[in-house]
Amino acid sequence: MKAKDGNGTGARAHGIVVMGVSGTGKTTLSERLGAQLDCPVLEGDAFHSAENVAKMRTGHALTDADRWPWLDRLGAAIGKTARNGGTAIAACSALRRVYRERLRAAAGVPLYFVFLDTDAQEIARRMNGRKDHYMPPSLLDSQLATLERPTADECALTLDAGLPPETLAAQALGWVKGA
Ligand SMILES: Nc1ncnc2c1ncn2[C@@H]1O[C@H](COP(=O)(O)OP(=O)(O)OP(=O)(O)O)[C@@H](O)[C@H]1O
Ligand SMILES: O=C(O)[C@H](O)[C@@H](O)[C@H](O)[C@H](O)CO
Repeated sequence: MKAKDGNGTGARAHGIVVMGVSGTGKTTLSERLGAQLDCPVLEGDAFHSAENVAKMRTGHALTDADRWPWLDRLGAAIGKTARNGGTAIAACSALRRVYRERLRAAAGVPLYFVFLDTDAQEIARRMNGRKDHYMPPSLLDSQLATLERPTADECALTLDAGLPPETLAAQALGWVKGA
């Protein structure tokens, strides 16, 4: 299943989802991948309802029930975008296995998950360094408690989020092209 499309990442429409808890660098890596592959990038944060954003802004963690419609919307958009152009990149926390399964079902195209993992201290440092984001650092503990790291059967690559973005992009692209 390795035939190539225009940008060399596979014959069939597919999505690359950069996942991980808030502040690990999903948006940063997604934008870099989108620029390198010359393909569209979907920002998962933009698919949240106003109610979800208000909840997080006021320091309340989302529940599964809050997340299902968001995952369905984002997954459908990944599928639609990929079917138009071959590859779609998305930044999405996708913290639990069932969330990743939900995204796959809604997308209807194969999804490659790139999981950004690093220690809580570094994530807190990054979250505290942002001044213009709705997500308060106080929600980091609940993000980490909800996280289910992807397992070997999930078509997922775990990367050390402490590495520079250009190294992460090279590792992610090398994996997707060879998968
Ligand atoms: N590889 C990296 N090395 C050092 N700093 C990084 C790296 N990637 C991102 N950052 C910085 O960390 C902060 C969080 O990055 P970013 O917004 O991309 O994370 P995110 O996972 O998309 O966050 P959220 O899910 O909360 O939107 C930003 O200030 C960004 O510049
Ligand atoms: O599932 C979740 O709890 C949410 O998607 C959060 O992770 C944030 O939306 C995102 O990371 C922005 O900080």
